[in-house]
Amino acid sequence: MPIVIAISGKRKSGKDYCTNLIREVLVQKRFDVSVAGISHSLKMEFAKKHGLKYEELLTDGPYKELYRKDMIQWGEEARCKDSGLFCRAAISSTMDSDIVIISDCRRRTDYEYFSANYRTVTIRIETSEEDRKQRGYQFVEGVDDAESECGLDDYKFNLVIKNQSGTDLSQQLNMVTEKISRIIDKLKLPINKE
Ligand SMILES: Nc1ncnc2c1ncn2[C@@H]1O[C@H](COP(=O)(O)OP(=O)(O)OP(=O)(O)O)[C@@H](O)[C@H]1O
Ligand SMILES: C[C@@](O)(CCOP(=O)(O)O)CC(=O)O
Repeated sequence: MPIVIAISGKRKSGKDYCTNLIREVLVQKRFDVSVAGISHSLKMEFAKKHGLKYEELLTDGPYKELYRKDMIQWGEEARCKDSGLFCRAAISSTMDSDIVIISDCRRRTDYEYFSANYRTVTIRIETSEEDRKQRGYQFVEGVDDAESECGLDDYKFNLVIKNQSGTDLSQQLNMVTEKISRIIDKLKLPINKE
């Protein structure tokens, strides 16, 4: 069973950017790591239903923003029936890895699902509004003041990474890998493969 690193953060906080860096650092340390997104199966189903470009919905460009409100609404209807639906799809898309990074947790039910089923480390990516704006963020009513963006605002995260100008990302990434290494030592997992 993998250790799950469950990442959350607001739009343009750098969830994908930090996910890639964390993955690289862990891979360098010879951990077997996969990355998955809760929104991937949601976007896949939504794209099929509406004839949209799935690959484009996965990028950080403006295309997905055109459909974000509708995707949120459709996803929430599906989650009302089964809150673990997209979390299960995300983890089952990974290939038997020792560590799975989930790049886009947004809701308490996401963290509840992973914490209930896996040894989970929750990481929040925090960024000033100024930096987010420089990366293309603009406030949208019904998105940035709704559960999709605010559902984890008061959560007690295991680690917080400040991904903004003036902060040292590499030092913070070391904290993450140290924490993961400690968990692995504690669990005595047969990990750290050649
Ligand atoms: N520390 C950083 N240095 C340089 N560029 C960064 C940094 N963090 C994020 N970015 C850039 O900012 C943009 C948004 O980052 P990213 O896509 O990782 O955010 P996100 O939280 O996944 O956003 P969203 O959920 O809105 O898609 C990307 O173009 C990314 O390359
Ligand atoms: C529809 C939604 O999954 C879009 C997520 O897109 P992204 O993580 O910002 O690329 C957000 C949500 O489920 O609330």
